[in-house]
Amino acid sequence: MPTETTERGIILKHPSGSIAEVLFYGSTVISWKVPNASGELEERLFVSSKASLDGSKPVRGGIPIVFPCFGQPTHPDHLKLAQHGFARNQMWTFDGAVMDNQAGVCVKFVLDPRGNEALSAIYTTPFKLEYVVTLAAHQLSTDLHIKNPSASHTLEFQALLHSYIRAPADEVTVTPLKGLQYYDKTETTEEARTTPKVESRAEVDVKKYTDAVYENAPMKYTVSWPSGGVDIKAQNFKDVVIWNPQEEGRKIGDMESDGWKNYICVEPGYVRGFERLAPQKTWIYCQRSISHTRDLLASAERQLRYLHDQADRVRDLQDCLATLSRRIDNLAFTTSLSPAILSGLHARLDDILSSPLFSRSSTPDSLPDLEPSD
Ligand SMILES: O=P(O)(O)OC[C@H]1O[C@@H](O)[C@H](O)[C@@H](O)[C@@H]1O
Repeated sequence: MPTETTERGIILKHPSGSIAEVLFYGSTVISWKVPNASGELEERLFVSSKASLDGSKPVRGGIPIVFPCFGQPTHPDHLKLAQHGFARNQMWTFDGAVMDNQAGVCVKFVLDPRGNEALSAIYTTPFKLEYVVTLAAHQLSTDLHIKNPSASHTLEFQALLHSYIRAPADEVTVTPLKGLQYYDKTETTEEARTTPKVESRAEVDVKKYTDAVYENAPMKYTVSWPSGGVDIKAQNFKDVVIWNPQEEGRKIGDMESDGWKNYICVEPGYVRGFERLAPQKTWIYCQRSISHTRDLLASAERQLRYLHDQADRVRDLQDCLATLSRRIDNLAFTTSLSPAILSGLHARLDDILSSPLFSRSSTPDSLPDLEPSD
């Protein structure tokens, strides 16, 4: 079965072997496993071993959804909300499988505040959220649909996908952020935190405490470390937050003491200023996480190797046929085979040898060099 329903959520399974798990709580993706070069499954997301997965608090890891405010609330509509809003700590409704084929396994979750008294007590602005998660061979798509059902009120919000990517924090880098303006939340004064800096590094690392909000970012990022990587493509999420608390992480109650060493948060979002969604409109914010081309290259290389083996077999067969042709000639010489039978046999062999299967040009002589493509 491409999807499996458990007590806590939905498990997606793609024919390639990749697997993802999404909790009903917060619609939080807590696992995304992809086959690596040798075909074994590798986890691409980090979840703290101390994270609560029982719905008692937002998950420390995976991809929590931040809505309608990022950080502490500042907008008048959000003042009763906790840090990062409420989407990550509500139970969402599973709305079924949207697609299930070779291209992807896709499921939808909905958060509708109607009838949710606890939520209505802290947030009265009409909204509806849909979250569409699609798993393909090497790709996980997480698309947030934000709807404004009001006939008159403009919905003002921030939104972000707080992706914890499993990676060695002392080796991982993110590109291309050079030249972007960013706000450094690790600064100790409000003035310094609100004064923009310009990123000078070609490759941004998190070797020191990092909490940076890049605005008007390229919406296309490469996260690399020596043994792997993830490419992230975003749509409509114009900003990106890079976060790793380093030793500060020890103060986080649901993080194991060295947990910060095993991830980088790369969080596409709309967090500088507020998005304004007109009545009756819907905006869709997308994130595509693509397990690094290295994995794709490994799988392409496996397929090429297979084709190459097949080509070798075709050549062996071709040599056998040539030997057969010579034997027919010898046979004709040593026996009195009639010229008609002989030419019939040769014609048959020529037909086989001239078929596209045996055309030399159709079989590669060597493996082509594979370069990562865009
Ligand atoms: O502890 P929380 O609420 O999950 O937030 C974790 C971090 O989330 C990041 O997005 C913020 O930039 C950080 O400032 C924050 O510390």
